[in-house]
Amino acid sequence: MQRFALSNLRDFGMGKRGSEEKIIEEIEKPFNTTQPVNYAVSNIISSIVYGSRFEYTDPQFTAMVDRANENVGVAGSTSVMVYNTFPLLGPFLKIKRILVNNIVQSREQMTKLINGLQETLNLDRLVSHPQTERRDRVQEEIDRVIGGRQPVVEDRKKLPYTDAVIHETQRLANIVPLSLPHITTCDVTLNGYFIKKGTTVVPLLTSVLKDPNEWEKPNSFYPEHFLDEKGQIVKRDAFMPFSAGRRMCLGESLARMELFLFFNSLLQTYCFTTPPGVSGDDLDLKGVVGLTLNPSPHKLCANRRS
Ligand code: HEM
Repeated sequence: MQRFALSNLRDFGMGKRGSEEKIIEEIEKPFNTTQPVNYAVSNIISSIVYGSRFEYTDPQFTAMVDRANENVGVAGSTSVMVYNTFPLLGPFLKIKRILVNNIVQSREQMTKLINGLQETLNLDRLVSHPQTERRDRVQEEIDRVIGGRQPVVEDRKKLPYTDAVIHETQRLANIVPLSLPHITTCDVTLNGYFIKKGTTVVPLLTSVLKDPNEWEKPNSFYPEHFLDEKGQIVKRDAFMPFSAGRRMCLGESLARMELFLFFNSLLQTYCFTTPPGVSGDDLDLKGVVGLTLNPSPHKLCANRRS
């Protein structure tokens, strides 16, 4: 199995931008964490799909990420609900033009990128070069188990508390609360309700992730939901941020790996605080609802740990 580690914090937007001092100076100022996380995750997918990453200053890359974000926001808007109910209104709705335009532009860009790759495809090279290659407590566990070396995926088993914090974050701050819409392929009766073949069904994952019958403290941040009395991780059937069944998230393993490595690398190196004069209670944790649930605009400071 390929070992996967964040070789440094480059993909959190902190690399290739100048000297170490400049980077530290920059990150100690308050900054919105959304964009670097978006860029980092997009770059990982780009590395897998296109074989290389982009610089964060590359307009091709920033435009691609901006279009994807705009469509995710628009897709969950009221206008789209209106359109889904009255599709004939489509030509009069601005959002439809935005969505289609973004899709067309992204498709054109992807085609160009893929064509470029096809030109450089050299099978010999591929064959001869196979791929070889409550947070103080979290930091205490990371320091004790990992120390200063880079975290790797295999560390997860040795970091049960950290893993439980990541699980609890995904439970409470579930980013895909509505899953994706599905259509019933036959007539079904569920819990006494008849659902006709061809009905659009929206599975509300939040209802399971915060179900008071399943969770001891459904609306609190409580990593112990995922820990047994010995402090070891426990699997909970109601934990389904990636949905369930045949069409559940295809990227679950990749997403879990990224979450683990990002979280560990960041907390190993930094302490995150609110900017001076801002208290934790001032932060809006409700999020912005679109097709996915995104963080509300915010600024945090990342202070390098001594
Ligand atoms: C924390 C991160 C992620 C969460 C919480 C998440 C969650 C979900 C959910 C709830 C669905 C809907 C499943 C359903 O229809 O029942 C889904 C579908 C999907 N996800 Fe993710 N996802 C994440 C990251 C990713 C990543 C990184 C990828 C790609 C590498 C990915 C690829 C997909 C695909 C392709 C589907 C459609 C599967 C299908 O319809 O068969 N996801 N995801």
